[in-house]
Amino acid sequence: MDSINSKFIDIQHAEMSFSTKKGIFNALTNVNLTVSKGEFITLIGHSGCGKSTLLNLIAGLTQATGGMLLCGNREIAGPSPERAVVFQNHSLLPWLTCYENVYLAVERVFSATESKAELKARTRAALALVGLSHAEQKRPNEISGGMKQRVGIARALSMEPKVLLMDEPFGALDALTRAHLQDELLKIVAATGSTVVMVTHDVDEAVLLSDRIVMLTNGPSATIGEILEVKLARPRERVMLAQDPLYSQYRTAVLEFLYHRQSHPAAA
Ligand SMILES: Nc1ncnc2c1ncn2[C@@H]1O[C@H](COP(=O)(O)OP(=O)(O)OP(=O)(O)O)[C@@H](O)[C@H]1O
Repeated sequence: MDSINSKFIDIQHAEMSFSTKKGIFNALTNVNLTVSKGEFITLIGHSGCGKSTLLNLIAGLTQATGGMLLCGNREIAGPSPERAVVFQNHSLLPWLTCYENVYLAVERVFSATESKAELKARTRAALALVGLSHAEQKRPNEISGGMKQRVGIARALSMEPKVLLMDEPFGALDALTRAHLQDELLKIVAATGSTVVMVTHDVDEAVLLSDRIVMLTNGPSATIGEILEVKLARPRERVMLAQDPLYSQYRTAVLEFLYHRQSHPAAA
């Protein structure tokens, strides 16, 4: 793999401090991470360690106070449809239908170069990818939480982002819906070859989805404590994996990091 693709996202010595009433709060320090094109990375760590802060830096929603962040060899200077974000709370516009919510994003990215018919086709294709063609004309208050998240994912994917950034996208969902969406995400990512960076609290979710699990130390001044490479073959199937000793080993390694080496700040 050439160096642009193997360092598709390239984070070097990233620092993030916030000015607070009590003074400067250093959230992240010396974060170094490269992500290859097509790789699925999860960020895991205790609450408040800095996972969202790091994701927001990659999204360009906030600017690092030190170090360098590149995507595709270009400095990340602000938000861009190249790096689409899916948040925990779907963030759909309630007065628009599912179709219109996705169309808005498609229009923003492709209207300068494509016809209306092409924009419509893109919108339909994105909704079909997440299995929501039947709900195109529904408004967010008429569909379930899992469906709303799927619209959020469709909206992000419809922009053909180079990177899909997800901040606990399934965190607010019940366990079964969550499992179903994880399976769907695995299929979508296999079909689209997307590069994904996802924040999660869920160890099983991290092992199931990731090529590498990036474990953050507790804050303040959090950094990457360890990176675990997950060498489970794809496609992955949750019921088979549950009996796979390698799966249990990975799971134990993450739990060991979180509960022995980085015990929760409140428990320390
Ligand atoms: N805008 C801000 N101003 C001041 N402090 C902030 C700001 N944003 C985040 N922080 C602090 O930075 C630290 C990291 O926050 P962050 O939201 O990134 O953690 P997290 O790991 O995503 O947490 P959780 O898992 O609970 O969502 C926390 O101590 C938080 O209070």
